[in-house]
Formats: sequence, C-alpha cells, structure tokens
Amino acid sequence: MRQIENFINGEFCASISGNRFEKRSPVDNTVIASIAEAGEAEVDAAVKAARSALRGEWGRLTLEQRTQMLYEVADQITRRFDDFVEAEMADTGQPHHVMTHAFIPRGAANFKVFADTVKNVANESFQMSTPDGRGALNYSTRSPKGVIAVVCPWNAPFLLMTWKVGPALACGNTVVVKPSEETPLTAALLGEVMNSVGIPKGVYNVVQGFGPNSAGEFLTRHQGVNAITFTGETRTGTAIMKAAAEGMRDVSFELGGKNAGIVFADCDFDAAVDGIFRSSFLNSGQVCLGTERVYVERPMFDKFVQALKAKVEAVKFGRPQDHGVTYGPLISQEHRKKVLSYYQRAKDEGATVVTGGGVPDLPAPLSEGAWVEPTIWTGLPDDASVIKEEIFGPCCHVRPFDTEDEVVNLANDTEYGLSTTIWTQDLARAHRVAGRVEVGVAWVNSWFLRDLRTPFGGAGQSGIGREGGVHSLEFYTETRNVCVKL
Ligand SMILES: NC(=O)c1ccc[n+]([C@@H]2O[C@H](COP(=O)([O-])OP(=O)(O)OC[C@H]3O[C@@H](n4cnc5c(N)ncnc54)[C@H](O)[C@@H]3O)[C@@H](O)[C@H]2O)c1
Ligand SMILES: N/C(=C/C=C/C=O)C(=O)O
Repeated sequence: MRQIENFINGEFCASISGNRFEKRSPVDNTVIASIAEAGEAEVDAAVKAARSALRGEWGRLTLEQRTQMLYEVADQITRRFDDFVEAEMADTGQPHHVMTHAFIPRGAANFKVFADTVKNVANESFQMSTPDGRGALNYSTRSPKGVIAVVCPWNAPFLLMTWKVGPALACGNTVVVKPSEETPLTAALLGEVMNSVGIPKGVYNVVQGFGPNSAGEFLTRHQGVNAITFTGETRTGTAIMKAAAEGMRDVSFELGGKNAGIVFADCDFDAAVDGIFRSSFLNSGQVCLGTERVYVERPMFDKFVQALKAKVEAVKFGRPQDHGVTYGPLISQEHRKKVLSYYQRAKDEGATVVTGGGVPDLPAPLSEGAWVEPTIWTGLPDDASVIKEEIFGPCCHVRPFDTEDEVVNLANDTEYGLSTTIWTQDLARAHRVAGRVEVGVAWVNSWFLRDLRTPFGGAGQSGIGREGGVHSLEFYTETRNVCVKL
C-alpha cells in the first residue's frame, strides 16, 4: 500500500499529530494508500517555507532562469508520463484512454504555456502631456503576488492543480497546494519532479487532508497566504471566500456548473451525438464543463435520443488499465450515494428513464466499487431538481425545443454560468446563440477544446475571475504603474 506524505520545503514528511487517512480505490473499494493528514503545524510550516523561498534563490532568479526551470518541469512530467497516468488511474479509476488523451497531457502543457506567456507578454505604457509641456511617461510593471494557496478538486486532479501551479510559478510566486482528500497521488508525484529539476525548496509545497477543520481550512485561513485559487463546489467557494476576507486576500474561483447542450436540427448529426455523448459521459460525467441538460430541436429529438442511447449502452465497464475499457466508476462511495439519490429523485419526479438509472451488475470485486449506470432521462418539467442542481455524474436529461429564443431562455434558466456546447451548421446562428447564452465558455460544434491562452472561468454561481493566457497574470501578479516626469 502506498504511503503518501506532505511535501514541505522540498521534503516528504508525515504530520506531527500522526494523523493519517485512507484512500480507497473507486474501482473495487480496496484501500490503496495511507495519507498523512496535515494539521495546523504542517500548514504553517508550508506557508513559511513558501515565504522564505520567495526571499531566497527563487526570488532572485531572472525571468529567463525561472521559465527555463519550468520548461524542465514540463519535460520531466513528459518523461514520467506513465507514472502520472498510473497514479491518476489509481486515484480516480478512470480509463487509461481518458488519462492519456484528455487529462495528463495538460500537466506539461500547463507549465509550458505560462512560461511562454510571461516571457512574451508586453507591459503597457502611456505618454501624457503636462502643463509645462514637457510631458510624462507612464509604464506598468508586474511582480509576484507572493504565497498562493491552491485548493484542488478530485475530478481531474493533475490537470486542475497544474492549471493553477503553472501560472503561479511562472509569475514568480510560490505555492502551497491542498489536493482533494480523494486524489492525493499526483500532487505528491509532482514534488518528486520539482526536486529532480532543482526547483528551490519551498517553491512548491503540498499539504494533504480534508477541507473543514483540516488542511484546507487551515491553509485558506492562514494569514501568510497572499491569494487563494480554488476549484470546487460553489458552496465550498462561499466558505473559502469568507476565510479570504480575513486579511483581504484575492480569490480566483472555478466552481460548479449545470451546463446546457444545444442541438439544432441542421447540425452534423453524428458529430453532435458524439459531442453530447462525450460532454455528458467523459470521466463518468465528473467534469465541471460537462453537459447535464440537453436541448434538441424537435424534428430531430426522437432520432437524437435513440442515437445517444445506443452510444451510452455501448460503453465498456472495467478496470482502468484493461484494454478497451471506456467507462469508469465515480470517485467514491459517498459521491455514488449522491448521484444515486438524484437517480431516484428523477424517477420520483416522473422522468422517463431512456437507459440506465441504477447500478450495473458487475462481477466481484468491481461490484464493491463506486459504479453507477450511465443514464439518460426525458420528460421532466423544467423545474425538476435534476434539471436545476449539479449532479456531477454520468447522466443527462434531453428535452425538445422549437425556437432559438426558447432554447436560449431554457439554457439561461440556471444560477450557474460555466459553459455550453452548441451544435448547428448555420454560422450566423452559431455566433448569435454563443453570444446569448450567459456562460464563461461557449463551444460551437465542439466541446472541451482548450486553447490555454483564452480566458477561462464561469459567470454567476460558476466562478469568480478568469484564468488562461494573460488573464492568469492579472491574478498571479501585482501590477504597478510608474509615472516619470520628463
Ligand atoms: N469551474 C471549473 O473549472 C471546475 C473544474 C473542476 C471541478 N469543478 C467543481 O468541483 C466540484 C467537484 O469537486 P470537489 O467535490 O472536490 O469539490 P469540493 O468543493 O467538495 O472540494 C474541493 C476542494 O476544497 C477542499 N475544501 C472543502 N471544504 C473546504 C473549506 N471549508 N475550506 C478549504 N478547503 C475546503 C476539499 O478538501 C477539496 O480539496 C464540482 O462542483 C465541480 O463542478 C469546477
Ligand atoms: N480549468 C479547466 C477545467 C477542466 C475541467 C475538467 O474537469 C481547464 O480545462 O483548464
């Protein structure tokens, strides 16, 4: 069984309290790791190590030296690609193909793109006239914000953690990472990479543990933290924002969603079916950008539902490393209970269960894992709980619509505003609808296509701020304007 420790000041260490917790495999519920639970002492040591690194060698590096080290981190991640794939499969139970093609490649990319960004971004300057006619020159400079707390979710742990650590380090900050208690492995592995590259001690720290009254809360409340970047549930964001208020720390939040898929009758049918299938069932539906509400133009509704059903019923359950497996379990028994409660609520609210709706009949030991059937519903009213609330599972509700105005109003009838995926071959309509759905990210004839230079984030209850490209620099640096009288 793996022993996973905290990573503080370049060293792996247990917690003074001796507290540890178990990680169970989502595949078959066997215990696969024992993890040190960081207490206030470990969190304080990590924040202090991060502060001291800012003032030490890391803070003295030139931009060229710092970015060169981050390119080497990306190279090391690529060299140890299989180790990261294996660790994330162990943590999440998701199929090998999902790891190798969707999530793990983003680890190296998240370091490379921000090393490129900080090297190529221009700072602004303005010349101004003055009463004496000699004028003045204004120019801005950027400096690191300081110690950044990075609090991460379990659904794409390595992608989402490096999506924050990459820009934070590229901008010269230091970080203390709190991975989800469900997925501790890849954050620990990245500590090995940081040491092998020679990243100065204290630049990258990891405190393992839970949220409330554990490492997460101790970190976000720590007054040595200058800013908090968080990805997780909206209600957790509320708790973290309250902690951030003490000491007036800046926050960047990527939160929940209840995203709409909009399919017009003129779409490329096969592409739309495949796109909605991926957006609803990739990673067993545990993707914040995933689609849980599907709206299909009425003339195509029945044909679309049957085609989506066929794809869902063709998934292959199994262990992540087994050849041909395309579908994995949910992250935990607790999350499985939550998703199954929505499966029951859908039935209680009168849904037609097109496929799924329960637990698959799998042989031991998989029968002990956190498995649920991928599920499609139709026939629910627009105010049903599975239409309004984020489930974060392998399920979607499909509803017909008749007009563009109707479907835009349906898509916007949510407190969230993260993303949407629109399928049509009418270009004018594609741009029009993409501009009317109130989200942070709109995909047209595509889904989860990511250019890391673009602004990424959610509106409404789906987040605060944007990260990506130069937008990350706004959060991870302090900008200073210098005005020089000429
Ligand atoms: N918008 C995005 O880009 C995005 C991406 C991925 C996931 N998500 C969202 O994340 C959620 C799933 O992830 P999750 O279940 O891990 O979320 P979660 O909010 O339960 O936990 C996220 C992290 O916060 C920590 N935490 C919990 N309570 C805390 C507290 N009071 N103080 C400090 N830390 C605390 C947890 O230990 C974990 O590390 C879904 O809602 C999903 O939509 C959003
Ligand atoms: N922040 C991002 C979200 C990914 C979500 C995957 O579950 C990304 O793609 O950068």
